[in-house]
Amino acid sequence: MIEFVQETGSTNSDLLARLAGGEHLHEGQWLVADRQIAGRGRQGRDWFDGSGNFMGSTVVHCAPSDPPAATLALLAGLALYETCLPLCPDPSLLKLKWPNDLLLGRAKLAGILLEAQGASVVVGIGVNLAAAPELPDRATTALSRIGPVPARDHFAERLSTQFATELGRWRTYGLETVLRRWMGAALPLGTPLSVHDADKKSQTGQFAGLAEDGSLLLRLEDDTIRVIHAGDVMLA
Ligand SMILES: O=C(O)CCCC[C@@H]1SC[C@@H]2NC(=O)N[C@@H]21
Repeated sequence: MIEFVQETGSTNSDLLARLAGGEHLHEGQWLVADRQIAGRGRQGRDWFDGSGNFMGSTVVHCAPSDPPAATLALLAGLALYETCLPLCPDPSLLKLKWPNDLLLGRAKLAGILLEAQGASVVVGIGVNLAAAPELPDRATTALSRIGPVPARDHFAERLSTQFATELGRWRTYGLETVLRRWMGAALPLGTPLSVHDADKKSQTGQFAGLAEDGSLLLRLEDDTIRVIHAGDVMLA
């Protein structure tokens, strides 16, 4: 079920507030906004609310038997990738970048924000369907730059269906299958990356795949492999 609203602060904040207020949110329920006046991205950044873009959130209630909650970002990335694929004249341009981004070429097309409340995780997704912001520190793009602007409501239906499919696979087949499929949609191995951790320290290296738990593997200059559990990753 998708609930569409014209304007809100942030669809993630709304679902977190509903959970905090004791409301039971069903998995498969989505909140999608035309405008977000306080949309949030990762690392405390703002999220651009371009008219015609997709901005929506859903909830996953994690069970002890589920794979680690953080890997919902990889599952959401796959759902995004599969939904955007038919909209790209050149699908080879579409690539997942760890942990939460979908790129078109070298520019960011979509992002994912996970926010937990107890065992429930709100998964927020923003996709530049119609418009992309000009940002000083990273390249961004929109699907409208490579084809007709996708209809937001139809996109929302397709994404929610694909997300439900990926969630079922995550639970049924486990993380290994998700990781294998994610790697099939990811930037090529050896892609130069720079990683900024929570203390804003940065290190550069090459993309060397994913660890068993979904962490990033970064090959450093001396050929050692560093396991990155969290951070902001940019193309170097
Ligand atoms: O790449 C990122 O930094 C994550 C962006 C997540 C944006 C979406 S838009 C819908 C939901 N509501 C928010 O406030 N943020 C997420």
